[in-house]
Amino acid sequence: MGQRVKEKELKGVIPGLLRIFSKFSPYIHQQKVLIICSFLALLFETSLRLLEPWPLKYVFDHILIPAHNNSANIPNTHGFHPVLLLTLSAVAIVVISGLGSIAAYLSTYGMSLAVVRILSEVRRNVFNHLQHLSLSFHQKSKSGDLITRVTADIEKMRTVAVKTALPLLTNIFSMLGMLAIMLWLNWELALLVMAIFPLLMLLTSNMISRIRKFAKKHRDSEGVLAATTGETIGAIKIVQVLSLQEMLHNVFSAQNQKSLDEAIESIRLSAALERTVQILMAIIVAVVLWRGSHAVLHKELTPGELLVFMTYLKNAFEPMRRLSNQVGQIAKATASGERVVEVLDYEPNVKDLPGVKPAHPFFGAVRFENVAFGYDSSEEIIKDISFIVQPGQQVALVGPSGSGKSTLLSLILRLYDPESGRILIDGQDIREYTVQSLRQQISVVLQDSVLFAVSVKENIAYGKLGATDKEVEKAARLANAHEFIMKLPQGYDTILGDRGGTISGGQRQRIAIARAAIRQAPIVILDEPTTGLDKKSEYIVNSALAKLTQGRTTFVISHNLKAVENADMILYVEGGRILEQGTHRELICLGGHYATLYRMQSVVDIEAGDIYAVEA
Ligand SMILES: Nc1ncnc2c1ncn2[C@@H]1O[C@H](COP(=O)(O)OP(=O)(O)OP(=O)(O)O)[C@@H](O)[C@H]1O
Repeated sequence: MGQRVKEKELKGVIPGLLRIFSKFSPYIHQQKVLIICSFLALLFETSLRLLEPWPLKYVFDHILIPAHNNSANIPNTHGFHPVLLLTLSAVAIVVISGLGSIAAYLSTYGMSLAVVRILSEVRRNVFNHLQHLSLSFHQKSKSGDLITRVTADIEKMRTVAVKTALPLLTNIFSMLGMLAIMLWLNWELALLVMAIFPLLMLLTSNMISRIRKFAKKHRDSEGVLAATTGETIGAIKIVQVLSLQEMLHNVFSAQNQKSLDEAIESIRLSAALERTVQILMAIIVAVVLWRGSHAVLHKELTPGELLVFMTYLKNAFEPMRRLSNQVGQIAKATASGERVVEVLDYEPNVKDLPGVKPAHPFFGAVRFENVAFGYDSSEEIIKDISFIVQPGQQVALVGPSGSGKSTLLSLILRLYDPESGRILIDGQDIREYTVQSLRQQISVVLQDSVLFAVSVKENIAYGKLGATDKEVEKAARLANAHEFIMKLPQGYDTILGDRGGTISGGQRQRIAIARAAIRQAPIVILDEPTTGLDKKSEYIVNSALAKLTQGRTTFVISHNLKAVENADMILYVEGGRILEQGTHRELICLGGHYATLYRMQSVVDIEAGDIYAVEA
């Protein structure tokens, strides 16, 4: 593990960038016209930048210096009057600068537009990809960290691409152009400058890789911070009930300090890098001035050409000084980009097999054939399970906690795929249907139904996208929810709190039942839907559930055996196996585990009834 981390840290910025570019290439391809046009504008801008010192050279070499050497007689250059040439040179400076600005505007605007479009497409895809990643991935990931990858990491890439990478690209092109012209003017002097660049790169590369390492650590720490915050706020009720505030505050403080230390280290390294480059650049300028002046004195170079040389160096100096900072920023953005690519690289475990078709409307016949499954390969949670359910039958799953009942039902929904064996609906393996068409025909009500922070109407309509108001109300009436919804401040338009926190548990369940009912799905899964409700709420929810499940193949998990004794088939599950199977009457006659559990519950119920009677 340690070795793997080390290897990851050693990877440089360039391989990271290549990975990001290859992953984003489909989105880059979509913007190719805009990118090519902006690139041409950038090349034009670069050429104009290179032209900038040339009017000055012309004025020095052909007007000022000859005039200075021969002050009595102003020379007539190329048959034109010097004042005319001076005016033309001055106009040329303005024209070159003006055209250069227009080209810079077009290239910056075009490239920025392309970057923004590419990254918004990436963000859309990361979000979509996350939604399709298997439950097993999400159960292992920290939600806050994933949120940071979709938001802050992509934002970092956008800012750096627009504000840093584009100017850097322009600078690299102008520096290459400057070097070519310097070589043409005086190759010896140009080679001197070029010899110093590799030294500069060598000295800075180590620092750059350290900056990238700390930036990646810092972004990961930010992800951990976001995860802790998200987890704490998401579970604020239990945090307050258990008085965990101080403990969590300490955990957060330690993580915050770690993140701060890493941020400071990366800032310190960036600043050190910038200063190193500044000193090296000053040495280059001094050497070129010294050697260039010698060349002028030996008539190997004109003073105007030395002026062009020095102007190029000065022009290159600023970008070079900023280069270190820019590369540092790019290293940070690369770390962010790699975090985004990491998410995109995850393959969903459950996905449509090639060539599968959407399912036909189900009759609801379900068959398990020697199904086995484990969350990790070392331990089987479901072991060789087989049973057959006819359309419209009510099946109850009972048994001790942790015996695998919920896991078994999650296999019907393809939240996970079995390791061996198969599950058939209407005689066909469920892996031969598209995942979406399978899930669309199954309604689910869980123990603690999660509602969204949108209106009651939208929450119900999420069960069937595009449902009409009439359908929503019909489902709510079936779920015994219409009356209480009408009493809410804005009725069906009332916006619920986060996770439906502003209404009671029983009300939440009834909205969840309405959401399940609106689907009119042929198969219904109920995973302890009345647990935690008081007797009155339980009664109302149960009567809604009876209407929901009528005539549909239903799987219900319940710890209350009395609630499921009328089921067509009861499966007693223990240790991931079906130990007993039959109707209530058959299982009682069998006198096995189910009968024992039923008797125990009856005794507890009678005792509880006595207690209630005494209290009453
Ligand atoms: N996402 C998961 N990753 C790893 N193990 C899991 C996961 N979910 C459940 N398990 C384990 O699988 C086993 C079966 O869990 P499951 O929730 O299916 O049991 P259950 O019979 O429905 O329990 P209960 O009646 O308490 O809801 C348990 O040992 C549980 O710890």
